[in-house]
Amino acid sequence: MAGLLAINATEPDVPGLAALALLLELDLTPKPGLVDRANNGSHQDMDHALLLTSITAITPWLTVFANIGFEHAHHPAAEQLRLLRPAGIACEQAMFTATSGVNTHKGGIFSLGLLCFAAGRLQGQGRRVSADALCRQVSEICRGLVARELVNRKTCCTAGEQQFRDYGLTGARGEVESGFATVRNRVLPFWHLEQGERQLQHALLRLMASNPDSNLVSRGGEAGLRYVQRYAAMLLATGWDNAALHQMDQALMARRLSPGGSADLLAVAWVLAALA
Ligand SMILES: CC(C)(COP(=O)(O)OP(=O)(O)OC[C@H]1O[C@@H](n2cnc3c(N)ncnc32)[C@H](O[C@H]2O[C@H](COP(=O)(O)OP(=O)(O)OP(=O)(O)O)[C@@H](O)[C@H]2O)[C@@H]1O)[C@@H](O)C(=O)NCCC(=O)NCCS
Ligand SMILES: Nc1ncnc2[nH]cnc12
Repeated sequence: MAGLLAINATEPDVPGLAALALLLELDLTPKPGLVDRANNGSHQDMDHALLLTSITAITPWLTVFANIGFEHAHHPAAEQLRLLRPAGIACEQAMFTATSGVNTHKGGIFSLGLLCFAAGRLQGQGRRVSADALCRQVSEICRGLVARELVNRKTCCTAGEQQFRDYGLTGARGEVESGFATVRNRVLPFWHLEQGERQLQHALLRLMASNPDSNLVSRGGEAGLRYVQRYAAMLLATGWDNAALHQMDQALMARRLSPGGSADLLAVAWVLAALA
């Protein structure tokens, strides 16, 4: 399967960009509530080494997702998620095996996996792989996902499913069905206002200020989500530096709040910014 994706030097290597984005997100420091080079954030069950192990396990699958998209490029978009899901679940299993059962990147696999799949699909259709084209493709592939998987659901076991029922929040599913609208509208237009680590920290603050992160809700309820959104918005309004981010890190750790969904979308934002 690995040889399927024609090595087209003019087309970007989205799986490679996605793997790099996961590493850059992990190493960004300080990163309020999240695992970074300095501490484990609000997590008892994961650290820098475990997340690195998780990224190593996930990385080969990113190319698999792109190859599946390439192989089925001429099948209707509505059929694609069904084709992709088994590989996505297999990748989740590889992550859980590598982490001894800790959920490190379930959301990251979902969002970045769809981006890689969409890149392969565009390449198979002979179309240019741009940030806009990728987001439109992901939205097309995921059309109806929220209605199919969250509305009128009888059983509900995951955080995302619970929160749709309790608060109407659509989580990762809503974000991909919108074609990463939070990233496109709240982050990318401001990407070049900062450089280096500040560019990623600025993007993360913008995500935390607006992303309805299901991890924050599952850990701290709607009050927890609002607390982080308001705190991030205040820093964006008044200005921030590493000392302010370190203080926010301490505040989130004291409340056991972790914006894991925003960490995933930060990696998505970096990939899309690299292609814009
Ligand atoms: C489609 C699914 C992936 C949906 O799963 P679920 O029903 O659980 O839905 P969500 O809760 O909405 O999202 C799951 C993860 O996505 C991240 N996330 C949360 N909010 C958003 C958002 N608004 N936009 C985008 N992404 C979002 C988040 O993942 C990150 O956090 C996790 C680590 O944090 P932690 O708090 O430690 O999480 P837990 O361990 O669960 O809590 P504790 O026990 O520690 O307290 C980590 O996953 C990060 O990535 C959400 O957790 C799924 O149902 C599915 O179908 N999967 C199959 C795969 C597939 O279909 N793939 C296709 C493409 S390859
Ligand atoms: N750096 C990080 N810390 C905690 N959870 C995460 N999920 C994705 N990246 C993460």
